[in-house]
Amino acid sequence: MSPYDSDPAADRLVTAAADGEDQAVEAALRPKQLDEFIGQERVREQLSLVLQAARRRGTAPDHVLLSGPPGLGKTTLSMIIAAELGAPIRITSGPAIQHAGDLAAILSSLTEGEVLFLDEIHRMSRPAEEMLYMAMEDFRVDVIVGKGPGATAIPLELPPFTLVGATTRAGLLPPPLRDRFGFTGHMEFYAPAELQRVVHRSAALLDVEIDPAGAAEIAGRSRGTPRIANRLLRRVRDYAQVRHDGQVTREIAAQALQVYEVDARGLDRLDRAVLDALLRLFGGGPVGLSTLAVAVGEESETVEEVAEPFLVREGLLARTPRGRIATAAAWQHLGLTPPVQAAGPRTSTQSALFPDDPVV
Ligand SMILES: Nc1ncnc2c1ncn2[C@@H]1O[C@H](COP(=O)(O)OP(=O)(O)OP(=O)(O)O)[C@@H](O)[C@H]1O
Repeated sequence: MSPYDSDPAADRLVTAAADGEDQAVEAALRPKQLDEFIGQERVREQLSLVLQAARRRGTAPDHVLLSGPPGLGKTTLSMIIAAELGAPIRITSGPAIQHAGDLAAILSSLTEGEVLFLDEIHRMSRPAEEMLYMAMEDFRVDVIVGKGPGATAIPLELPPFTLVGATTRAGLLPPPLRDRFGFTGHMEFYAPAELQRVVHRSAALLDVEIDPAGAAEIAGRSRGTPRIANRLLRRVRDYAQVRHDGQVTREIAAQALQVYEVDARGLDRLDRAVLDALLRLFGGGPVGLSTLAVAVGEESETVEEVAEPFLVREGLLARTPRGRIATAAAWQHLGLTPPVQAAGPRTSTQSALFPDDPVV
């Protein structure tokens, strides 16, 4: 059985989803104020204006939607919003709200000005979503009492509150819901220099001695994601403390992450297995997804959903109608030489992927 069988991404050091250990330590590492929050300059500036204006007017700010991949700081930002407003925060998620009644119970217990953080808002049930429209716009919900023809709607006034919705899939939100947010912040992957600052900050909080080159080494392998940076830092700390004197330098970080099979670009064993098969067995492709999956001994879904998105994002692999193709960067990354092109006109895909190759 493959190690990825149950939850394909569960045991990966480089998954952006939170694991149990992350949840336990993340609270301590979360920035508490907007000016402690690293990167995401545009979202931070825009949000700061929204919050300052609301504070000046003495009203609850518009509802906020935060969109972007996991682990980039949406939950952290929602907590900062509440802290900046001096308001309490209630945290729940779309999958936890399956019935409109679940949402009514939460909404009716909110206090004035409270922040409601609704993670994975795109996964709420339809009836709950419809109830949320009215709550967001009019601070009112209709609670349905009874069933069938005798059912009656009892209007319930709500105190003004601020909804902070988070989603990894803004495109999946129905337009009526999206339109009810006054501000939408799109979170981007972090630049290596920003992640280096995240690593430094977390190292200080965890009491780990690290030099700038050590932090840069971890940052470069963190796939643009603070959650991964913090997780890799903890594994490097283990290595530094067990095998050395606890100090983290570039060399120690690189050695540690080699033990954990996370390479210089942030690829792990599965990512490299996919690339390796694509290059060595299929000459760089094109090869069909299912053939590639068999070659690495994984399910097609695992290859497609777990490994490929990062490989595509990194420009190492391309999905084309004829199958998966490795790019020039993939050959370079694995230190292999691409086969000599057969004579004949290059396809447009080849030209796009290997712009520097001599035309034969
Ligand atoms: N800008 C940042 N500066 C410093 N640390 C950050 C930043 N963004 C995120 N982190 C750290 O990364 C971890 C993950 O962040 P968070 O839980 O807010 O991500 P998320 O986008 O809500 O993820 P998910 O979508 O999985 O809920 C936190 O421990 C937090 O400390």
